[in-house]
Amino acid sequence: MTTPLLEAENVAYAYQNSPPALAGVSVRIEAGSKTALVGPNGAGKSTLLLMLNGMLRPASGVIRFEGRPLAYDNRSLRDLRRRVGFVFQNPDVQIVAPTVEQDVAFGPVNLGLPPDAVRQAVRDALGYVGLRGYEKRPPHHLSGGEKKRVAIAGILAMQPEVLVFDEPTSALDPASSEEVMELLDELASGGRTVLVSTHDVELAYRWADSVILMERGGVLARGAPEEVFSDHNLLAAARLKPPALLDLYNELDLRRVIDRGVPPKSVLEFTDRIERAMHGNTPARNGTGRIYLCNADLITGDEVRALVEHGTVEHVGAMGTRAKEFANRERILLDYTYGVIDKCILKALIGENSLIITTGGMVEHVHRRIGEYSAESGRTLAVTPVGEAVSPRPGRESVPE
Ligand SMILES: Nc1ncnc2c1ncn2[C@@H]1O[C@H](COP(=O)(O)OP(=O)(O)OP(=O)(O)O)[C@@H](O)[C@H]1O
Repeated sequence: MTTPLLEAENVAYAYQNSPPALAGVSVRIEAGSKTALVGPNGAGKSTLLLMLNGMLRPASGVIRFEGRPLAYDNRSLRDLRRRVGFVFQNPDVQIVAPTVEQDVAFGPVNLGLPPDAVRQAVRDALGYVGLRGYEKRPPHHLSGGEKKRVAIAGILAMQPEVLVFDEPTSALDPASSEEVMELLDELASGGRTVLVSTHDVELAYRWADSVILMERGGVLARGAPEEVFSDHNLLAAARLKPPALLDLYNELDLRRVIDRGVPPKSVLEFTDRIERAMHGNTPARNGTGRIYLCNADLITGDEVRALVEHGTVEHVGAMGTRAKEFANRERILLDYTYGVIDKCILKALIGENSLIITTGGMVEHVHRRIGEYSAESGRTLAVTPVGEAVSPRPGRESVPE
């Protein structure tokens, strides 16, 4: 067995004058994984997360990082917390400075980075979370979602390898939650290890590649989300409900309406499976709608508005913080801010046109993902580049027009 990046072995802990918060918990977090600690209120998720970056010390048992037990002297803890960043549930706990810029600079300054490097780290981190232009604003006057992003930027500015989020979407409205989840996806696809705690099974099912189910200070189960969340007894023991998509899929499978296979993670996968069950492998629809694609760095707001106003596109989605910033600045109303590619494919399948606005490497990602979908599903979907330089680089797999 390979050494996990982070590990808790038989860890126990009780707060003062309280019953045990953790009782013999063992978990392994693999490098590069997207792990969700799932459990009801009071299960011990936050306590475990606080242990994984050394903020709490187990009463018994051991926490290891890269195979070595944590040391709790100041220097070792500082080093650990730089490498394992922690975003608190409540951003007010984390935000300490009078302006956004100073707050995000706090970590890099404490790490002793020279002023130029601090400025660059702050700029990069604010760009990543889509808060450029907010530098001089007092964080305590921002909305909940913006504060959350300031807190995330403060951690990103220290460039940690592992990101730990305690309830990343709590107290956020659906749109802000989706933005934060997209940010977590971006961070994970950039190679970071991301660990979140949540009692939102829908979020965990859709997002995580590994789930640890907790209840009353113990681990009830761990594994792939589709396995853990298919066990109704386990979920009932944890006072949770199964994700709606998986529940529906399992019921259709029990009634033999669809063939058992890998459970679908998205509405697109699910509807494709149902369609296949009804019509066999020849798809009933061939994707007559178009997916237009533009690079926010290379297109003007007027060009995008023209596509919408002339009725060329009926739906607009933005992927990534820079694209969303562009849409915000240009007052372009977004229909989709999360799961954008899937939603545009769904629209293309019913003959409607959409536009995806994105930037940088994500342009190629869109081409690749739609190319893969076309190959897997046997449907021909067209991606139409608009604006400049949005075609895949020569030599890359292209999408049939
Ligand atoms: N500072 C504290 N002092 C005393 N008891 C605490 C403290 N923090 C947590 N606890 C207790 O420890 C247990 C585990 O709490 P913890 O916050 O780790 O659970 P959780 O799964 O993160 O819950 P939630 O989803 O509500 O955040 C609970 O019984 C809680 O009451």
